Amino acid sequence: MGDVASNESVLGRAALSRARRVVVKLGSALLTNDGRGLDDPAIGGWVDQVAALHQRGVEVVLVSSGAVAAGMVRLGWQARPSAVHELQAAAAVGQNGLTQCYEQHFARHDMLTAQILLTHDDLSNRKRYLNALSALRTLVGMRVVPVINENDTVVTDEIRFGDNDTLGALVANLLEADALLLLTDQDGLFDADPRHHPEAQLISEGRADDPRLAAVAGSGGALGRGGMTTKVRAAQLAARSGAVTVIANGRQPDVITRLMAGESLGSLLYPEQAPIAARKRWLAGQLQVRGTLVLDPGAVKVLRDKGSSLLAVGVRNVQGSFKRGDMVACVDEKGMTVAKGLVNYGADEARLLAGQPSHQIEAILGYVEAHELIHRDNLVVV
Ligand SMILES: Nc1ncnc2c1ncn2[C@@H]1O[C@H](COP(=O)(O)OP(=O)(O)O)[C@@H](O)[C@H]1O
Ligand SMILES: N[C@@H](CCC(=O)OP(=O)(O)O)C(=O)O
Repeated sequence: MGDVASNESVLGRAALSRARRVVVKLGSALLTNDGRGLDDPAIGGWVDQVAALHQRGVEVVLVSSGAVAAGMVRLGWQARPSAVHELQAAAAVGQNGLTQCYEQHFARHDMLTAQILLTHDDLSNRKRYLNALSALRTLVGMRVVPVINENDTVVTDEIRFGDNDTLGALVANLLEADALLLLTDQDGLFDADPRHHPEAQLISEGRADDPRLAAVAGSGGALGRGGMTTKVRAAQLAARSGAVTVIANGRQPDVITRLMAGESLGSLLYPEQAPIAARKRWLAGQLQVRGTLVLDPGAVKVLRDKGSSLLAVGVRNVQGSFKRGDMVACVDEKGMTVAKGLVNYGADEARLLAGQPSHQIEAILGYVEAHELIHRDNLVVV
């Protein structure tokens, strides 16, 4: 379905072999040994592959489901409960087992993991978005593997629908990952649900926003429930920031390694636009501008010529009232817009910091949220 056309070289399988940052999502249907609890040896196998990628310098962030299913086994429950509070209880019990399991396997490779529990709301709230971003960036920079799941204790919709695919895509947007791998219990997206239609054909490639893909995607099985509907939607979300998505069978031997070598497995859903253009458009379209930073000529030059982060020292004047995480415009002294970006400090703090070197931030504010006023990854030069 769909043709790969001219996007193939930039956004197709070859993009995976060049990827530097990848989000790997392991679904409930895959992780839990048909409902018999966490499949520990299989998790060990995925961890080995992630460790090998890590060794090659690829940054990997895991999004792992399985808390509810693992908790059900620990609590001796035979069937997935339908009451939300019981699902939440099972998730809370199971999340411990999940964390332990990853920690033990990564420890075999002398690698540290970090548990991060997020909700979709965390990623749409500007301040918490930036907080999550800086924590994740710091972890990845320290070569720690974040293992993310939904914070099931405080959500109801997500746990009812069993959808970590969306979370995987939002994390791919957040980190501007090159690829999102959705590993599940089927070989990929078929033209009909293969559980009910054994003759269904695998769709090996398509454009993420092709409406025909959404039309063939159905819901999931008893454990994970988002099915292919949420996976195709996740691919569309991931495409906003230029990431390619692959839906593949986690049970295939060495699946992560082979996908990352560019092998044609599963269903590849690629974005319409090349990554850089897609990311800039995504960031630029994010929000209304809430304030203005007037830059000195030196800052204008480094932003334009080098794509550097904006430091407080290059800011002459701060206008408007904005909060940390809001979008602000950066203008030159004639008022021409130079860039737009997500600001790390609110307007009051930014006024205190304007013109000051970064090493003074702690002395001025009593804390350091970030060394730059706007990080270059959150800045679009216009
Ligand atoms: N067109 C389709 N192609 C493949 N699988 C489909 C399709 N439509 C529905 N499904 C179902 O989606 C399930 C995978 O989704 P889900 O159970 O939510 O997995 P996970 O827990 O890995 O997210 C498959 O087992 C399959 O029954
Ligand atoms: N967050 C929950 C449910 C998430 C879930 O099952 O999602 P999915 O793997 O996309 O079907 C858990 O860890 O069990």
